[in-house]
Amino acid sequence: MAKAYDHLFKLLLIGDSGVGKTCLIIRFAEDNFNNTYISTIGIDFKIRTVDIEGKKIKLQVWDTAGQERFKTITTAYYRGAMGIILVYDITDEKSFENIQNWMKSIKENASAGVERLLLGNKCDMEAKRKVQKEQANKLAREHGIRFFETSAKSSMNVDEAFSSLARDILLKSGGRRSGNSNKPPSTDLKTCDKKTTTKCSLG
Ligand SMILES: Nc1nc2c(ncn2[C@@H]2O[C@H](COP(=O)(O)OP(=O)(O)OP(=O)(O)O)[C@@H](O)[C@H]2O)c(=O)[nH]1
Repeated sequence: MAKAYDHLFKLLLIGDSGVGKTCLIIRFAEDNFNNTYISTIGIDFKIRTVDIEGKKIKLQVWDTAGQERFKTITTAYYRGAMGIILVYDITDEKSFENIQNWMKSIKENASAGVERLLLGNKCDMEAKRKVQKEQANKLAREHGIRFFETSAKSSMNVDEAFSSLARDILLKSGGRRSGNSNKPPSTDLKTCDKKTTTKCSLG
């Protein structure tokens, strides 16, 4: 039987407890949202296949528990991820400050060359905003990664964020494809870590 997809990309969401990681995944995979908060225990995943650059990309999106007590379990999953999404809550300054620690955790536990993406979630709660967009833009620039403000509640930028990460992984691994792509490398590929070469295993 023919494969239902061209590539399988494993993505991982990390960030403080309560920032909305589970909700972002549910919005992306099932187009649903629930206000009830049930903290993730350990790790879980959902799947959605998207079309990017004419390729069917199956995204296996892993959800990690933000609570410190699950750290040993969750960091064990970093290594298999081709893309890691760092999430903070725009209404919670501490969750933004902690992004530096999550970055450190990626450095210590993930594969070299993993694609990263920064998300400021709950942007529907403008009245309670504590983290300015410019602060996050600056942080993202410092790390050479892309940044989006999202809302799992309103669905703002959710598809765009996941697709953008998938596209970056696809482009970065372009050299390992069949070679029939006539697309030049994107000039705004800010997510490439210049020091490392990617080791994505596709399919
Ligand atoms: N207003 C608003 N609320 C949100 C949004 N995303 C999530 N929430 C709420 O924030 C709470 C926490 O969401 P979760 O997705 O469970 O958070 P989490 O990051 O997975 O938390 P852990 O599993 O503990 O790591 C829930 O009450 C959600 O309804 C959003 O975009 N806007």
